[in-house]
Amino acid sequence: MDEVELLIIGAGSGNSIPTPQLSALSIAIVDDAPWFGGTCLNVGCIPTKMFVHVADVARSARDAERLGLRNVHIDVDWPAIRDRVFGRIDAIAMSGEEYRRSGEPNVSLVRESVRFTAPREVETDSGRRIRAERVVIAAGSRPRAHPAVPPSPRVLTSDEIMHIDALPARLAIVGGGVVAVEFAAMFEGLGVEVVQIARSTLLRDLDPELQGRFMAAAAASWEVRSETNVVASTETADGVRLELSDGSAVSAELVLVAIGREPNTDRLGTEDVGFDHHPDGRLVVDRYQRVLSGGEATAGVFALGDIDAAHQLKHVANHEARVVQANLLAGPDAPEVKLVANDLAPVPSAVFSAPQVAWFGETLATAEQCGFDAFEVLHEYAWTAWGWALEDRDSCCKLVVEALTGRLLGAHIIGPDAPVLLQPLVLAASNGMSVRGLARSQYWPHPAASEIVENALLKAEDYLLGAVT
Ligand SMILES: Cc1cc2nc3c(=O)[nH]c(=O)nc-3n(C[C@H](O)[C@H](O)[C@H](O)COP(=O)(O)OP(=O)(O)OC[C@H]3O[C@@H](n4cnc5c(N)ncnc54)[C@H](O)[C@@H]3O)c2cc1C
Ligand SMILES: NC(=O)c1ccc[n+]([C@@H]2O[C@H](COP(=O)([O-])OP(=O)(O)OC[C@H]3O[C@@H](n4cnc5c(N)ncnc54)[C@H](O)[C@@H]3O)[C@@H](O)[C@H]2O)c1
Repeated sequence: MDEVELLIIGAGSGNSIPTPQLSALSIAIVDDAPWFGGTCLNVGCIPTKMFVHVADVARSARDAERLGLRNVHIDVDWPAIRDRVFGRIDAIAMSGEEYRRSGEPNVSLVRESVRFTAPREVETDSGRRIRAERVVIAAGSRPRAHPAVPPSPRVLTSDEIMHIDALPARLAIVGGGVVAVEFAAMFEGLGVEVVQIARSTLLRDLDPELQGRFMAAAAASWEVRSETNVVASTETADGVRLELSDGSAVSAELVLVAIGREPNTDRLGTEDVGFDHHPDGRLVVDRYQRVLSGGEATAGVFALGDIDAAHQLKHVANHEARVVQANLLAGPDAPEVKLVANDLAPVPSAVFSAPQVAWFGETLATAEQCGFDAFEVLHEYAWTAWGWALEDRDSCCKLVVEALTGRLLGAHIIGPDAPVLLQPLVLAASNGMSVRGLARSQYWPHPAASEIVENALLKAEDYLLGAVT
């Protein structure tokens, strides 16, 4: 039995826990992925956005005629694009692994799968047992399998599709969520014919106005089969044929299945040792990120990231890692008053599709369902000078505001740079600021895109003053 003071399961966001501040502890990190550094670095946020940027550049070139640029021509060299992306990422992952293997005397790296045998004890696939004083469960999530579309060399998930040898002529994407729409835009931007199959609408949780605009934009760029699902799939000589529940069929050279991600709790056997779980399989944690067993904090066991979080987002995993690290530093016997609570709100989301979308908080409908007396204002990009420069017709910023206090309850942006434009609104909402005076209390560089947000805030203020209804 190996004994350590701290066991970290998962080297994604968990890998940020061992810093020099924890150098007095003996630490074991276990991870079983074929890559090092977790989902975000290797098969998630970072490579996808590197490809999305290339697709955006290609799309801009195709769109150039609209702005009076003639004869712009591009050739897509997929192997060069792919190798540039992974040339950068793989080097970072490999040096990160090397550092964890040999960089610090107090840290050891175990490259195996583990299962819990007791709340602070695990066994690896090869039978090695590790007992720890404290445990951090950061084992993330994995792509959900589709019952009617089994994996094959032509049916891939987000873990594999970025490594393909050649672009397919036609790609079918099953799913209507974030991964699906980001890959749809990415491959469409690179010239692939894309057909997306969604059992409801695309990005179904968006504000309805933005959702309508997103659906219209997507349908103008790639084929969208919504409100239908795959009921059977067959491999053909040159691809895959998908039978859909509406009676139609889709054929494609390659299929991407992107229908959500399952927390890895089943692979860890966390139910066997009595930890509490949400109905979707995530671990239940308290506000200090301590894992609960029978509703009570389990001594010395913390979780972070996709394995417990309601939002499967890297910025959420990073914040939870900071909370866990602070609570580890507080010491094994620290009383609750000495612990740091995870109480950051609201959580922003950003979708890097075409168009981009970013939002946080309530829509008008959900605000009213929560009992708020709320109103919304909308500002089109096209009403600002930057919107004229972009020749934009479809993008907007919407704010949902509490009438009594002027507090921002939600913000929803669709269009170029939506994630960046959202951030001043996240700042205001996170600090409970009223929209009253917010726009007028600072300069907004003219004619930058941020004027879209400034004008939305001015409109909300006018609404509060009764000048607009
Ligand atoms: C295609 C894609 C794009 C994304 N884009 C974004 C984005 O733009 N922005 C954003 O905020 N989020 C994005 N995400 C989500 C983001 O990647 C995740 O929320 C984040 O990486 C979760 O980090 P984590 O540390 O919880 O888990 P991970 O990084 O997945 O780390 C968990 C590790 O634990 C290991 N593990 C699991 N079980 C065991 C076991 N039994 N034994 C040993 N090791 C085990 C796994 O191998 C893995 O390496 C994206 C996700 C995907 C799939
Ligand atoms: N830009 C970003 O921040 C970003 C990018 C990619 C992924 N992510 C994170 O990764 C997570 C996973 O993304 P995702 O797109 O796989 O999941 P998702 O939860 O966003 O979407 C899942 C989609 O699959 C559909 N679906 C679920 N089960 C199905 C079934 N049996 N048959 C057909 N359709 C089914 C759902 O209706 C939904 O449209 C997201 O929750 C997101 O937080 C974030």
